[in-house]
Amino acid sequence: MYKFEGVKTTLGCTFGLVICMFSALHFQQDWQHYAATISQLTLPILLFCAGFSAQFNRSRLALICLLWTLLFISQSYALPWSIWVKNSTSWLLLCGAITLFLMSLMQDRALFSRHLLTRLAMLGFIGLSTHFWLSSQETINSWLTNNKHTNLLAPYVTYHVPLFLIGSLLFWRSLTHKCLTRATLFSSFLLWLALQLNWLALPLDVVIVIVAFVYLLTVSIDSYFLAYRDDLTGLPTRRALNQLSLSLGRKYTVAMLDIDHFKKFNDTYGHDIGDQVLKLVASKLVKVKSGGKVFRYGGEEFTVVFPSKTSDVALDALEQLREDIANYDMVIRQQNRQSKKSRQSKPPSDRKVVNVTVSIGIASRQAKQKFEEVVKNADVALYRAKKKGRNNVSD
Ligand SMILES: Nc1nc2c(ncn2[C@@H]2O[C@H](COP(=O)(O)OP(=O)(O)OP(=O)(O)O)[C@@H](O)[C@H]2O)c(=O)[nH]1
Repeated sequence: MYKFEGVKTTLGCTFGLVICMFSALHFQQDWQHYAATISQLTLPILLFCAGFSAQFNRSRLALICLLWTLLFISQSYALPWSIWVKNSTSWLLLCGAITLFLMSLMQDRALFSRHLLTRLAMLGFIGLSTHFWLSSQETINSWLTNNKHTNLLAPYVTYHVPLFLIGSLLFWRSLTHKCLTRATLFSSFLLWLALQLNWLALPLDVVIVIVAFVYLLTVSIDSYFLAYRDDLTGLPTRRALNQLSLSLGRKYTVAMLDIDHFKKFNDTYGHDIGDQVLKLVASKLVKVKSGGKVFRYGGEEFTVVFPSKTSDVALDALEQLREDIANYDMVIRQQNRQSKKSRQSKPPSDRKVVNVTVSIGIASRQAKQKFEEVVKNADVALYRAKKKGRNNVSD
């Protein structure tokens, strides 16, 4: 799965949502004439968002959209349970927060599958246990107050402690799991707090419309990365390379790069370690100088494009890159990852250090040449580099 950068994604998502809310507040005069239209559109937008998320296999966001739908219709229409929902703000606050946390623990499995039943059962369990928690507050509080070690905690135990814990865990998961959906879940949690604690002077339908657009954006960005980023290395794929080729000027250089004897490497160390090496090589490639853009062409082959650069400039950058990779001691993780301390205490033989080399072929665009022809020439040059004994750059 393509990994998003945890800190940037979490901050970006949260910041984006705050900006949306702030703008909605600031420009109230502009949209308030359309309040009735917004209210009418809320349900279709939410249902569209749920369907869109489910279609793109983001079932957690789809389920959350359905829960927002339930909240919206409970508050907007006179349903048998509407009054109960309106009077159960504490229950709603905790239930919503726990549900978001639960979603951050789950995987995106198909919405309409047997997992839906498990999820619904879990939601039911959250509802009941929250109800039980709130109804036993008097007993818990009096017990905590009577105990001299815990009496200071008593006023905070009902909401503050659970919400703080849930918020911290969601934040932590958002930072460490490098997944856009988890970052969106964290920002949804902040929004949920703001909404339920009346920090936001915005009507529910406006908040929901904004949230739905944030979810749509999340699904779209996620899907874009799925289509254009390689799962294993996180590099742009060949599809992205073809896209770039359409916007290149007349002058550019293309390099094809292949890991030497990778089949032998896989046969010796196994496919999993081969995968780790591909990732490590990719992490070196992205540091290429002179504005080179790196793509995974397929298998153990990569492409570097130098827009507006001649082969001389590219050659220097690629020579440097080849040397860096050849001198790079790659420390390979063992199957069961150990703690940092135990890794350091293990004898060196337990840590696998491997080296690989790469062969590179480069070609610059000549007059009237198409991109495919330049790639083909770079491929021919790569073949020459292999013939020359590998671990070299050929043009
Ligand atoms: N681990 C792993 N191996 C891959 C992946 N994609 C391709 N390979 C392996 O890469 C190897 C490519 O081998 P070859 O094309 O024969 O080339 P080579 O062994 O690198 O030899 P030369 O290119 O001639 O130096 C094959 O064994 C593929 O299975 C991948 O995603 N992960």
